[in-house]
Amino acid sequence: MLVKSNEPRPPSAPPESCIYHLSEILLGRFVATIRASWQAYDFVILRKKKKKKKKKKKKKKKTHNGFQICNLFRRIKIHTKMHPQVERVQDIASISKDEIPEEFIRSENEQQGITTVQGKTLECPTIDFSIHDDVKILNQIIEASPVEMETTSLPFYGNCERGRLNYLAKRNEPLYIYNTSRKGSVTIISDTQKSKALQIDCSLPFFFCFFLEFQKMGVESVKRERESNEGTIPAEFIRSENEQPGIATVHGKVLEVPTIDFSDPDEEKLIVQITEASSNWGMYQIVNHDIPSEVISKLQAVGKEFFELPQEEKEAYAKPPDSGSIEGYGTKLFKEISEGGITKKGWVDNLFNKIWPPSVINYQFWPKNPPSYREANKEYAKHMHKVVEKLFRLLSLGLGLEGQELRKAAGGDNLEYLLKINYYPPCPRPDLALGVVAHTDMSTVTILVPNDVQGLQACKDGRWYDVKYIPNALVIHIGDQMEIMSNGKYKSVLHRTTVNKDKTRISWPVFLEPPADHVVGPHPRFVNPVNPPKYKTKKYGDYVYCKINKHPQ
Ligand SMILES: O=C(O)CCC(=O)C(=O)O
Ligand SMILES: [Fe+2]
Repeated sequence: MLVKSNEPRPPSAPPESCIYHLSEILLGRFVATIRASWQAYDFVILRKKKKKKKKKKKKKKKTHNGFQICNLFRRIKIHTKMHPQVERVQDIASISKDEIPEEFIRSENEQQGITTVQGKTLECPTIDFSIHDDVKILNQIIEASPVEMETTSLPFYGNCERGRLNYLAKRNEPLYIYNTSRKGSVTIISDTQKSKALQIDCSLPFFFCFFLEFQKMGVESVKRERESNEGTIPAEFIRSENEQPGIATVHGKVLEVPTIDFSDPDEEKLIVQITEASSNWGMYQIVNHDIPSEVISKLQAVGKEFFELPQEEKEAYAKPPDSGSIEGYGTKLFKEISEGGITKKGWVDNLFNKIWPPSVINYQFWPKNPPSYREANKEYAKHMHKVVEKLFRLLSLGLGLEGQELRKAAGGDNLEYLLKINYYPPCPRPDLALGVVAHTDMSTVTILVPNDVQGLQACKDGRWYDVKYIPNALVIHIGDQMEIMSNGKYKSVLHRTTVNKDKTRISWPVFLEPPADHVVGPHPRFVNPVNPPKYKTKKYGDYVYCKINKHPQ
């Protein structure tokens, strides 16, 4: 119950001991010295009410200034060059002196103006960060933090919503510990520009203090997340229960999707196998496909090497904002969904490169390091080309079409091969996270090679099964465009990926995609009065836009 300061306090009001209790539990020994008095408590409440009125006035002003705000955003975009993936607060600050965009306005119980105890400064410990003894520094940090020990080796508590606790203490790198966990917020940031000074802010829960949000630096990377975060994962990676692999997987059963010997000289038999697998499973594995194992190994080696480069080097290939293309490092294909205020993420980093036809290649996104990256990818594309031709031919013949028809319907020689590298670092809680969430591919067909770490799952009759790893096999996924072209005869497969506690999984899917302005729809041969079209006919680019943005098709 809240009490106005000018009214006599009722006997049942929380006594002084209650505040004491709060401090003890929430603030710990470090902040115990600033135990707030009951009067201070009242003061905070009063300020809060006053502010409410002010805010109403402000809101009016904002509508009035709507045009300026729009302009502000436009200008911010132009200014965001250094880290193309990140909107930098620095830019916003330099443009606007007295307005801030709405997404920076905190809820009332977080606003500094309301929740700061005025006129009192906290005497926090000073830690000498220049000493070359990380353990000592860490101990001092722990000592200084208002703590309850959690399961992690670092202390934290509190009551804010998101979860992470990181310790990055490599020399010559900014050290920052940030924790905006489900339970609390201890934020420790060192500012490299101001060299040795280590600023410590203990952000306390509820409305006693202000929060400092964690710092985002460069392109978000799951790999970096994992390196700095042992034994726990941030809340945005924790899937809802019905998705969690620990709960939703059929354990002890590996799904034996059909394995097809591509070198079988009996073409009739091959056609039947491909047609059945594409209609009943939407996923199968091709062996003896004629792509030399050295070509695949080379592709895998250079991709792995790239992902093991320092973050800054990888970020040189980041997708520029508003480029309208998916190509580059660190980009996500699908909009991340927001659940309970938390934007959910997959435990995976990506690199996208178009590798075929030569006319669509954007070398600006092809890593220069390792030096053989380009050659390895080109070689793979060249061999892949033959597999694609044969596969499309068999798929066409299986539906009673001429051998070239499906390929032609998908863009013919302009059919694009988009290579994606999925890099799934080890995950401390593989039971809670997913790599790529459940989806069907938008492509016509996807041809994938994984490394030897288990992770691909397919959905069969509503249940999730691991797909057996076969060395050197090509995993074929029937994608949405193939389902559309065949008017539903071939089925695009629902699949997802899990992650591993100890091992890094990497996969190399190649999405065979029509050009963006190519129109795709059910093939006229499969449409008649008895079988009306089950799908819309539309440009592939429009299909992609709707799917990525989760709009109806
Ligand atoms: O990593 C895998 O095995 C599958 C990845 C996938 O489905 C995708 O990137 O679309
Ligand atoms: Fe996929």
